[in-house]
Amino acid sequence: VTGTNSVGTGTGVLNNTVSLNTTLSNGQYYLQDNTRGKGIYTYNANNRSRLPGTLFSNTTNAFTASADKAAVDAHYYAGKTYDYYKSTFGRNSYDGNGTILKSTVHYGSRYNNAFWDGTQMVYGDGDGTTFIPLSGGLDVVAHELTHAVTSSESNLTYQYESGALNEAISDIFGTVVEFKNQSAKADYLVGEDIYTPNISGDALRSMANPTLNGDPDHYSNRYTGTGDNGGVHTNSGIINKAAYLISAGGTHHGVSVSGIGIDKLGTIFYRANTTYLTSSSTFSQARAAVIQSASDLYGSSSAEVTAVKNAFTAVGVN
Ligand SMILES: O=C(O)[C@H](CCc1ccccc1)CC1(C(=O)N[C@@H](Cc2c[nH]c3ccccc23)C(=O)O)CCCC1
Ligand SMILES: [Ca+2]
Ligand SMILES: [Zn+2]
Repeated sequence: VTGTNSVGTGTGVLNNTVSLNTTLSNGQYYLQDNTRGKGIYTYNANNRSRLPGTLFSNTTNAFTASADKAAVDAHYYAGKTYDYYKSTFGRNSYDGNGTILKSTVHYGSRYNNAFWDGTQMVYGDGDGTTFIPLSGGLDVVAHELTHAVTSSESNLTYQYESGALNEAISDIFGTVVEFKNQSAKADYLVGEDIYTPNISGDALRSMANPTLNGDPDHYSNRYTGTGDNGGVHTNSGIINKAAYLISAGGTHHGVSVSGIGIDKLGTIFYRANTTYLTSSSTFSQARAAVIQSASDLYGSSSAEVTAVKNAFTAVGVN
């Protein structure tokens, strides 16, 4: 909508309070943030599946009702993810052109998932047992928005090894953005804040130990079937484990890695995604791309390059 910039307040899925950039127009305050790129717009699907639905608005600029919580987090976390890419790499929105970031919440009925549909982010409410509203996880929001960045850059095909790379890149940046914004509770788990509210300590995936969720942490254990587009959410564990080792260090399959930290993990994978990876990249080609990225950034004989080489070797990717 056309209006004036405003700052409202909101309550998130986990009942945290945040300030929100909104737009005032004709006495209505909209979840439309004009301060980032060409805008961040957050919509309500009203538990149907038509997209994008209706732009959230009210007359108070206080988005504190139960039905607002998923929208508050989708809006706020999209902003934080935008900020990471802009401040770290100078990237203006997912395509570099400031394109509007659209999110829709309350998608479907008790929908236990979230996705990037090629033009926008979409979040289900969950059934309350397996999931609570999925936009309540910053790592999930950053995961979805990173699919958009990947589509604009390497455009890794969403199947088999290129698809698992696509998935791992989204898990990596979901985690990096979480460390940047929620340092006190950041982890190498994915979706922990919105998964199984009655069970603590679990998550959709673990980058530190993918096998906790039955996902492989070594190339010799990769899934070779056709399910889930050739195991994109399973074989991502191999690359996620390498990424964990690059950041945090450790010894895996007898190979030791000296970690270089979460920030450098992000800068190296960002350069790989924007400069060397292509739509058909394999795990082996990703090893070369990430080594080259680290070399470009830190030098060919740097500790960062050594960490990358050892991490990929540790997960059996050569
Ligand atoms: O972005 C993605 O990779 C996932 C998108 C899945 C999707 C793709 C196409 C149409 C609809 C949904 C969504 C997320 C995901 O990893 N989903 C996994 C795990 C999962 C979530 N809900 C599920 C329900 C049933 C089975 C698996 C799942 C999947 O879809 O496999 C990412 C972070 C959290 C949710
Ligand atoms: Ca996490
Ligand atoms: Zn994904």
